[in-house]
Amino acid sequence: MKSVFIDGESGTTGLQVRERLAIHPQIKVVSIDPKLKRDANEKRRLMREVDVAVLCLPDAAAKEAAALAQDVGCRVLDASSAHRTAEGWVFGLPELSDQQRAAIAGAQCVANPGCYATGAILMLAPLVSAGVLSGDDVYAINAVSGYSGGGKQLIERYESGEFQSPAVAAYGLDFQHKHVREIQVLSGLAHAPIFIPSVGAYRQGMLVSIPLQEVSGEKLDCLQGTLEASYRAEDFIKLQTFNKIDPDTAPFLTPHGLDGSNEVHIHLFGSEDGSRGLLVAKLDNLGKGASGAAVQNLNLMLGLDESLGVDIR
Ligand SMILES: NC(=O)C1=CN([C@@H]2O[C@H](COP(=O)(O)OP(=O)(O)OC[C@H]3O[C@@H](n4cnc5c(N)ncnc54)[C@H](OP(=O)(O)O)[C@@H]3O)[C@@H](O)[C@H]2O)C=CC1
Ligand SMILES: CC(=O)N[C@@H](CCC(=O)OP(=O)(O)O)C(=O)O
Repeated sequence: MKSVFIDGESGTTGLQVRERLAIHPQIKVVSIDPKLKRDANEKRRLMREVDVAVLCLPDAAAKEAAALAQDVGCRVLDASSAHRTAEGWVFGLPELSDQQRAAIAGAQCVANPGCYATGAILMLAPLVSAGVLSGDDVYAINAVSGYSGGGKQLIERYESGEFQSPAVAAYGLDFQHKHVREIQVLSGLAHAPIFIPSVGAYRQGMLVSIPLQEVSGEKLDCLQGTLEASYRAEDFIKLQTFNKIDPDTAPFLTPHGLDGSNEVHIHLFGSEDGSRGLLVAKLDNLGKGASGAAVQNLNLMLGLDESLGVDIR
């Protein structure tokens, strides 16, 4: 039996990691006394005991906790955005390549990807790497997430009834959203994408969309074929039929339907005249966007079956 300490286990991501590990047959959770949850010495003591420390903390606290773990030689999986492009850390997206999966398995420090970034990178990285999309273009990325993506504070704002919450609201309008860097670096882009996220008045689920221009029939075949080849052997990445929307929701493509799942559904759409195209990824921001991915990475780090406990549907 392997053991992990979840620093931040009562937060939104921490709770969901705990929920997944509760059904995990080979990992047990070692909990901190809630009264000592900010005590560095107690954290250090637990980190000495366990196989991996999972950080489900705000960035500043995650940096401090990662330093504690490194002090005592404990392996770390950080769900925050503090270390995603930092030297010495491995980006926790195994579907990027066989080398990435092996690097995660052997790493001392793994950074779990951002939720929006997961969708964007899974679409862009294989297409740019294969030369089907240019790494020199400036891509626009639009996205909508359920409010749980903003953690306890945003959940409280939407659910307390104290505020009148808009049905949907765009943000990141300074072009500085914290996922831009990881999307650029991991997708192999020369330029930062124009990333405009938005938050909707629903709890969970997201869509990440990337418009494309000049996609003739041949190019569309190439896009779909490359994605198909990249993810054919992946359990959690499901390439959808070209130009197809789920009949239950058509003509709408909604962010719903994957709550609790670790899957990402990738869609490709193209206009008949070949002038316009669209890539869309649908995922659960709390699933493959956070806690599902965290448990998948933990499994890899601990040499366990990658799919154990990742899905709580
Ligand atoms: N929600 C999501 O969809 C996603 C979140 N993430 C990332 O995961 C991390 C956690 O996010 P999320 O769960 O949403 O945030 P929450 O605000 O829901 O939870 C954070 C938790 O950390 C605790 N905490 C804060 N500082 C410390 C500290 N110094 N020591 C111990 N515990 C501390 C908080 O305690 P208290 O309750 O007392 O405030 C809280 O329980 C963040 O970095 C976030 O960016 C990543 C992907 C998606
Ligand atoms: C709706 C909402 O607020 N979403 C969060 C992203 C959630 C996520 O992936 O966070 P990390 O990068 O911290 O892992 C945001 O835009 O900041």
